[in-house]
Amino acid sequence: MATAAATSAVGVGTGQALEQLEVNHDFARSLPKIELHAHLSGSISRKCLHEVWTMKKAEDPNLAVEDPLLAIPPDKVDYDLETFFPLFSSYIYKLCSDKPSIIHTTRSVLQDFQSDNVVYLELRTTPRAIPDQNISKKVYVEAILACLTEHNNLPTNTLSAKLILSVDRRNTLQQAEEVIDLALAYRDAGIVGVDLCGDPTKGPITTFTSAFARAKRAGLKITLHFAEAPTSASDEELWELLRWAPDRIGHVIHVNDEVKREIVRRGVGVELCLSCNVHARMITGGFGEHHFGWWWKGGSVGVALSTDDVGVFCSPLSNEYVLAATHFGLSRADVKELCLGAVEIIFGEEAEKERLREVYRSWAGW
Ligand SMILES: CNc1ncnc2c1ncn2[C@@H]1O[C@H](COP(=O)(O)O)[C@@H](O)[C@H]1O
Repeated sequence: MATAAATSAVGVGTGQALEQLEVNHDFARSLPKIELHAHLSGSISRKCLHEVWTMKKAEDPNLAVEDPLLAIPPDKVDYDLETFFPLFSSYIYKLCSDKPSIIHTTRSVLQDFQSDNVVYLELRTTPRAIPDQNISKKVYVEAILACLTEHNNLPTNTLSAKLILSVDRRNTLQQAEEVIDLALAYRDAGIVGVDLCGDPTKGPITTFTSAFARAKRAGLKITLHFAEAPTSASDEELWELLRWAPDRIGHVIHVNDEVKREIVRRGVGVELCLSCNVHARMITGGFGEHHFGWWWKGGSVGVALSTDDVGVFCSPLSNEYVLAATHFGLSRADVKELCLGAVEIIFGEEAEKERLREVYRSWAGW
């Protein structure tokens, strides 16, 4: 294995081999990055939520929603799965509750990824109706897509953003079918796939088998939250999810050797979220014990380091690269290999893949 990130700093352009150059924060920040597992509502920074709260409070002094800076204190990242999921329905959705707040927060999320030098983003969100605002799920999806298009069309932006629509494990089959319908209807407007997410204690996932089969038949790409918690990692559930023929899977924590072998045999891409898994105590141990180590060297499948919910866990993608490098001894050459592997598992088209390969080939920062 190449030189660990913690070794002494050596600069770019010193003529040293890629293996010997350090993966530090400056390098990771300027590295063009690919983000494939980011939930829109979980990616909103506390600062941005605070802005929304301030605007709403000015409009309505009786607003019965606590200031985000108090409700989600700035340094708090230790949300476990029991405290994490209620954060959305009982808090964040109360702030992102109308068109202006949805547009403001989506723009802010895109800007945050752009500022961290993410060059390709597949953002995901669960279509959400807000009847008292006349917002249907269709209107919600259109509003998000409009923000993505606006961002992508600005020539100074280097980030290209696509959308994945999520089915929540709490959904009914009919609600899941609605998500698939929307994904198909807005395919040409930037939707590249569908996801299964939500509280892993909810189920059963067989409710959605026919909906995901239809998505697959129609050519939509599929990503699934996979073995995220012991309750969602029975053999029965994992083999059922694999029968849906996912193109990628996320988290991939509680998997036995047989399932791992099958994932590798099929070449399913994995989306790994170090900070989320450590802070939410979804794995035993710290960063050094994260299964990234296994997938990176033992997996031979594309691995996309991802943030999951940067608004909650507060670790931008550049920091995830530093963490991976620090705890698993990645050199700059390893990071290049990792990035090129992520290119191959994006849901975007071949032309987008070629653009990204070229970005990495020609990047002067190696
Ligand atoms: C531990 N990580 C996770 N595991 C599973 N589902 C997650 C998640 N993080 C976020 N979500 C899902 O994303 C929704 C919020 O974003 P959107 O409103 O869709 O943009 C949450 O309600 C949850 O269902």
